[in-house]
Amino acid sequence: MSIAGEGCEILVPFSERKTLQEIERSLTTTYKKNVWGKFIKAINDYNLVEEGDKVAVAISGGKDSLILAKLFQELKKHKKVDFEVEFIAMDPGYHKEIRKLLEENCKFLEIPVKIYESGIFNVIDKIAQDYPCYMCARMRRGSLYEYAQSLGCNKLALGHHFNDVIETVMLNVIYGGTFKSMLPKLKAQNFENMEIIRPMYLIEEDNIKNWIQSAGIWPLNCACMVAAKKIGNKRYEIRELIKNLKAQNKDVDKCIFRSQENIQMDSVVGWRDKKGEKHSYLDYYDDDAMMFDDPSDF
Ligand SMILES: Nc1ncnc2c1ncn2[C@@H]1O[C@H](COP(=O)(O)OP(=O)(O)OP(=O)(O)O)[C@@H](O)[C@H]1O
Repeated sequence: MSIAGEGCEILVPFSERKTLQEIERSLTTTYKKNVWGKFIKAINDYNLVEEGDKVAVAISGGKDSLILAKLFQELKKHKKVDFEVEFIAMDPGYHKEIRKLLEENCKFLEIPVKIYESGIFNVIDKIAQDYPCYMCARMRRGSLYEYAQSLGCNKLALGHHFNDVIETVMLNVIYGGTFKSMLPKLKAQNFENMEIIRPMYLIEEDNIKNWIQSAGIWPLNCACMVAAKKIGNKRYEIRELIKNLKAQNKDVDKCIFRSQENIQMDSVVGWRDKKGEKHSYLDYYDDDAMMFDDPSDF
């Protein structure tokens, strides 16, 4: 097994490492509008953190989950909502240098992380030869839920951000032939009283990159030891596509994001309901309560 695959971006710090105090302060000063403000907005708009919650912040050691952990520590200082927080990291069988980087970054950033071993890489490497990512993601999710629950948590916070959301929408349209998004909050299927939350839903990735690079921190970039060079990375392809489209229309990303909260049900040909049953607009064609609209400009 080898570390890293193609398409992994290495984020090189812009300068020497800043002090912890400077790094923490920057979240509510330099990054007040584009990071902190959007974090708070998502928490309020989607009801992500509520009184009495115990949130497990899932840390992989990458830039996204490191900033997420710092945002939660900041939120706790503000004491607007009474909640508890745990920081958890699952070691799926990382290379020892990667594990060291994760530990050192958490130590420097004063994130009291609880690291546990799952051995997932070994299992995946044996049973999912060609497409390991899907199974790995499922096993990872289950393992994190289980550990979070064992600590008495009712929510699992993940580091997905605005760009993950729009890439998911585009991936589903272009490769899945369906319109599906990533949700800001979701009930766990097999774990009672457990929800996933995505508090960075509105934060654009460039701001996260900027924060970590200005802080002078080397985050964990590509820690996968299974998929490395085995598969083409479709997400990477979509990222490039959106970047190219943005060169012609700078608001493309915002439009993709808006499309998933602004679906016009009177102009949709077919959909599946929660039970997976298919519906056609023709089934409702003579229903007076349903008026269908023609958005074409003929
Ligand atoms: N080994 C792990 N332990 C704990 N949490 C994890 C782990 N791997 C992933 N996560 C959580 O799942 C989220 C999405 O995982 P993904 O592999 O897509 O990471 P990412 O988008 O590169 O984010 P990051 O920069 O945090 O690694 C992470 O932000 C983190 O919250």
